Amino acid sequence: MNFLSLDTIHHTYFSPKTATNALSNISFDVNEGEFISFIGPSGCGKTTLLSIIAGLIKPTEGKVLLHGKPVNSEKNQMGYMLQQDYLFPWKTIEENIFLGLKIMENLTEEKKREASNLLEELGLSGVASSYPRELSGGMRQRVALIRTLITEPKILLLDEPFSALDYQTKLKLEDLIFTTLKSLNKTAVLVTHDIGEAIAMSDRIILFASKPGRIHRVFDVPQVLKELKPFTVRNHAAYPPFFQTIWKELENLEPGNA
Ligand SMILES: Nc1ncnc2c1ncn2[C@@H]1O[C@H](COP(=O)(O)OP(=O)(O)OP(=O)(O)O)[C@@H](O)[C@H]1O
Repeated sequence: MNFLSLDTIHHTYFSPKTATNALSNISFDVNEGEFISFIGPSGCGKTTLLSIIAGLIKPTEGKVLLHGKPVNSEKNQMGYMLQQDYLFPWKTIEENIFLGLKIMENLTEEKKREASNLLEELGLSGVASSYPRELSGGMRQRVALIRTLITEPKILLLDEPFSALDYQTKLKLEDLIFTTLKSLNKTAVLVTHDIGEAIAMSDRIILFASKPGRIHRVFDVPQVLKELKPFTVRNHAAYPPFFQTIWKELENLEPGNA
């Protein structure tokens, strides 16, 4: 049985005067532990599809199945990481990390140990009692990752989580997040506008076309690149030709070139 299955998803946004056909005929499967990226022109439905996978939007047609059963947004199966970290400024880092667990009444000693290990692994030991304003953007995104991972989501949904960061921080964070997710065998779906980031982090890249949003092409990242950490991927000889192939396809899809 497939881990995650999207079966013939269609989605239309209805308003009193208009109907926007946001997604049409989307089907694909994701294996456990796989890292998938969505790329495509603005408005091709990437965020809509991520919200559908999360169970936050019910598609007009089609199904999203996790282990063969419909996704349930109330069961905490999905963890979200967004462009903004959404940490509560009046709570300490530790309080922010434990917020979800407290709500779920699942804050155990084991969870506290796990949080402290993750803080250390992600280079944040010593900040547990600090407030978000005392941390850099990259540090806050790492805290947001821990807060998401600690609730043990089955799938991590990453909506442009690095786009508000400076380039150097972004590259470092890609490596850290990649290593952490691989060590936990976490399944992840990333929305990004950055082809390099998609290549560096993914096993598979889904390129969407717009109007209506649909799958244009699926790229398997070459095995030799999949075995490397994101930072090193960009230095490998197989990277530039693969980048060019995706770039050309994407360029043909941008408005004005269609
Ligand atoms: N709540 C909504 N109501 C009506 N139309 C919407 C709504 N949200 C998105 N849309 C429309 O659906 C289409 C897909 O939007 P979506 O935000 O999913 O695309 P995207 O690929 O994530 O875009 P971007 O790359 O610019 O973030 C667009 O035409 C958008 O205008």
